[in-house]
Amino acid sequence: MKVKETRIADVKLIEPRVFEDDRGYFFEAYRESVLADAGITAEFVQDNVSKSYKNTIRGLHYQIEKPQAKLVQCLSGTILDVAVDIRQNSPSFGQYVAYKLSDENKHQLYIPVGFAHGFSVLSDEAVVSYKCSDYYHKPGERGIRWDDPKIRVNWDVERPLLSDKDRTQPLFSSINKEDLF
Ligand SMILES: Cc1cn([C@H]2C[C@H](O)[C@@H](COP(=O)(O)OP(=O)(O)O[C@H]3O[C@@H](C)C(=O)[C@@H](O)[C@H]3O)O2)c(=O)[nH]c1=O
Repeated sequence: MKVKETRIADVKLIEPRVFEDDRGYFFEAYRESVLADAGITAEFVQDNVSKSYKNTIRGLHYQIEKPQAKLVQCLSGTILDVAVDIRQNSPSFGQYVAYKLSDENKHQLYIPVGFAHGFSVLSDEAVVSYKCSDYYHKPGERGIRWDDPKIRVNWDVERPLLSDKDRTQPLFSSINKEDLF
């Protein structure tokens, strides 16, 4: 398992070591000690799984109360996973990183607290699984518009399939300081 830096150093790309044989493959999907050596000390308390169809965009989401670090993988299909830095004192405030995660490359993205998260679905369907470092807390849920003109995420999908909630998320520039990190 390799842990690599990304353009925003606190976001890490994890590349598990995959063992293939006649039966199929095996890999360690989570190994606390390797992540800890790379500075990832989040304690995960909730695992989420979602299935989505092609062109779905889920995001951009975060919790301002009970903020969550996330460790994201795609068990089936291909997604573009996106992390937007919303830490006001960060040199990369408002910037994002995006990585393709798939059942082929088996890569994972570690997204610390202080980021908004979202993904688009590039394959016919995608099953995404992610660990969270705090529990879902509906009153603390916040979001940013997927097509925010300042953040300008290139989601690589046409005619996105969105939830009602995500269609009407606020623009980044309209979010109060208290609702960012
Ligand atoms: C996220 C979540 C949702 N739910 C419920 C609320 C709702 O009725 C239903 C669907 O929720 P949503 O529409 O918010 O699901 P979704 O749009 O997939 O939300 C997720 O998006 C990705 C990008 C994230 O980063 C996650 O943290 C989460 O915000 O599931 C839970 O019970 N627990 C949870 O942890």
